[in-house]
Amino acid sequence: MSKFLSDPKSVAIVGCPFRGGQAKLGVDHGPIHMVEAGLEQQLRDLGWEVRFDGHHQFEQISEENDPPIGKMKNPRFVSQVCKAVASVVSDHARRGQLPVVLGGDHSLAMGTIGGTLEVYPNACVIWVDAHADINTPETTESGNIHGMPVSFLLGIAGNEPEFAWVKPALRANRLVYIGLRDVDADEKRILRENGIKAFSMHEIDRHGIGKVVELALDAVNPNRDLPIHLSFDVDALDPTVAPSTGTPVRGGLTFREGHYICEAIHETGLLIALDLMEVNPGLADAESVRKTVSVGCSLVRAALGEALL
Ligand SMILES: NC(=[NH2+])NCCC[C@H](N)C(=O)O
Ligand SMILES: [Mn+2]
Ligand SMILES: [Mn+2]
Repeated sequence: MSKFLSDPKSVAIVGCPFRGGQAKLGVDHGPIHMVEAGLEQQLRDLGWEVRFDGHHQFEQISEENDPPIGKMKNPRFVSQVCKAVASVVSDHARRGQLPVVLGGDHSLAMGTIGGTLEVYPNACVIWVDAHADINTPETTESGNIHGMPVSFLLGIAGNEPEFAWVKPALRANRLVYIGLRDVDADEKRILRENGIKAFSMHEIDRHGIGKVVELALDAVNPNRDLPIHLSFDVDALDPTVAPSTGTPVRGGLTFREGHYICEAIHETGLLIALDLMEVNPGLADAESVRKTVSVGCSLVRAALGEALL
C-alpha cells in the first residue's frame, strides 16, 4: 500500500490529446484509443477507485500566432498546454489521487512532472524511453519540443518568457533513465555534464532488467522512501512490441522487460504519478495499432499492481 496516496486508493485518468511537441499527425488520438480499449474498467478490476477526467480540450494557438522561438516549434502552444496539464496533475496529487496521464507527445511531461513536483518536491523521476528528451532549444536538431522537456524541468533551458511558469524543480540526482538507445551527441554531453544516471539498452543486456531497475532505484531513491513519478514513452519498447509510435528505434525493451519495470516500481509502493506517452494510432496498420494500444494499457495495469499470479 502506498504511503502517499489516499485510502481507498484512487486513480485519475487524464487524457491529453496533444501533438504540438512533434510534427506527426495521430499521436493526439493515443489517449482516446487507450480509454476505448477499456483502461478505466481494467483499473477498477485491480481494486482502484477510478475517475476518468476526460480528454482535455486544450485552447488552441494557431501556427501563424505561434512562430518558432529560435528552433523551437509551436512554443507558445506547447507551453500553454503543459501549464494546464501541470495544474490538473497537481490538483489530483494534492487530493492523494494518482494521476495517469495518457499522451499525446512527450513534451507533456513538462506539465506532468512540473505538477508532481509542486506537490511532492522530493519526488524522483524514472524516465523510460529510447530517447533522453533532454535537448535544449539550442542543441535540438528537430525543433520538436517532445525532445526537450527534461532540460526545461532541470532548468538548463527555458529562459524564454513564454516558459517562465516552468520551475526548475527537478534535481539532476533525482532523475534516472532506462532504455536509452538513440541519444543525440549534445544530449550525451548534457547527461555527462550534469552527472545524470542513465541505463541504456547496453546495461540492460549486460545486467538484466532486474538488476538495472534495482540500480536505477539505488541511484535516485537509495532509502526507498521518496515518491516516484514514472514517465513511460512507449517507444522504449522494441518496435516489434509497440510499432505505432512516432520515433521508433530498433533494439528496444521486450514486452516483459517493459512490464518488469512497471511491476518493480509498483512493488516499491512509492508510485505517485504515471505518464504513458507517444502512442500514435495514426501511424500503422490496424493490427499494429491494436498491439500498441493494448501494450500501453497493460503497462499501466502493471504499474498499478496487476500481478501475474
Ligand atoms: N519523445 C520523443 N519521442 N522524443 C524523440 C526525440 C528525438 C530527437 N532526439 C529530437 O530531439 O527530436
Ligand atoms: Mn522516445
Ligand atoms: Mn520521450
